[in-house]
Amino acid sequence: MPSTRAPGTHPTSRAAIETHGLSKQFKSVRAVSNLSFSVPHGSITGLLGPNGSGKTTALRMLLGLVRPDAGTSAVLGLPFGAIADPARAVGAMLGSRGLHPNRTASSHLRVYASAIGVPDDRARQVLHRVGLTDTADRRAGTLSLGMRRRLVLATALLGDPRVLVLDEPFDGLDPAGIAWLREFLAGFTRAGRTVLISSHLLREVEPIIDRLVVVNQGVLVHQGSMEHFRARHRARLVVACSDPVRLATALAAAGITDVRHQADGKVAIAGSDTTTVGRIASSSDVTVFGAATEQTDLERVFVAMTSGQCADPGPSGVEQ
Ligand SMILES: Nc1ncnc2c1ncn2[C@@H]1O[C@H](COP(=O)(O)OP(=O)(O)OP(=O)(O)O)[C@@H](O)[C@H]1O
Repeated sequence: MPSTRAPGTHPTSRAAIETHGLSKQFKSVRAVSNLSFSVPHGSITGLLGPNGSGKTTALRMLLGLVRPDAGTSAVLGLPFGAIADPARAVGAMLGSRGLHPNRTASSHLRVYASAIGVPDDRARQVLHRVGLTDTADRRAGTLSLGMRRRLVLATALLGDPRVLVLDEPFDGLDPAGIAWLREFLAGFTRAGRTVLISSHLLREVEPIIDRLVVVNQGVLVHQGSMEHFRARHRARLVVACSDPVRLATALAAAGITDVRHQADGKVAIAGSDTTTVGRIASSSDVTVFGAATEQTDLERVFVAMTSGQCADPGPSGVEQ
């Protein structure tokens, strides 16, 4: 069986990407501070944070483009600089600046193919993979933003990498482009590969990520699975009743323990439904005046987290 391992990497490492204590200061700006996070093999992990929160700097340190003041990082078990054949290990998409405006899409790809030692035919394959076959002979300067993004993605795919690192890849894409990229990335990881994707909007990446790493002002404020994040902030049944404490006690006795007492006297209950709560209330002589289901807007939770208002990010803000 052919090896799927990129040369010079350690695919048995626990995570596809790991950073430990990464820090970077630009003059008076502390861009990244003691940042440690991990990206499991086969995951799509979102690196999320508002503008200027240090996402690009963190990715650039990971890829050996910026030297950290402190800390270490590894891709497939090795520091980026120690990977023997980096283009086969990791493909990166950090903006569209590497495109020469007068060079056609296919000649751009052939230049990069030659630089990393893959056959010219690979250029045609990756153009097809990103849906740019008909654009092969157009100059990069004449391409739309969405097409340029696809071309940069095609460049990242030339080495058939195990890991993709994408900085704000949805920026400027139209809805069709967003849907296409989401589908592409889901397919990429279905083949067991890994994606780290940065964004300042949770809703942009929420449908596809299975793990999130949230940074604010260069500092980690949360990391964990989307499953855990959704469960923590799942929809709640908000109940107005005659005796909130008695209702909470009765619910707990029935195994419903995710119950919060709100400032307005109502009780917010997760993991149950109106019928069950009504039955438990009635059997413990509590009168229910009204009940309504409240959906959680995860984007609002994320914004609160990154503006320091999150009441409940977890015990240390970190869930492994
Ligand atoms: N080369 C540099 N020289 C000086 N300051 C820099 C440099 N690169 C980044 N910074 C600063 O570091 C901070 C973090 O920037 P960074 O680009 O990493 O954030 P970001 O989260 O990627 O932001 P955005 O979402 O706007 O792209 C910002 O204050 C930025 O101005």
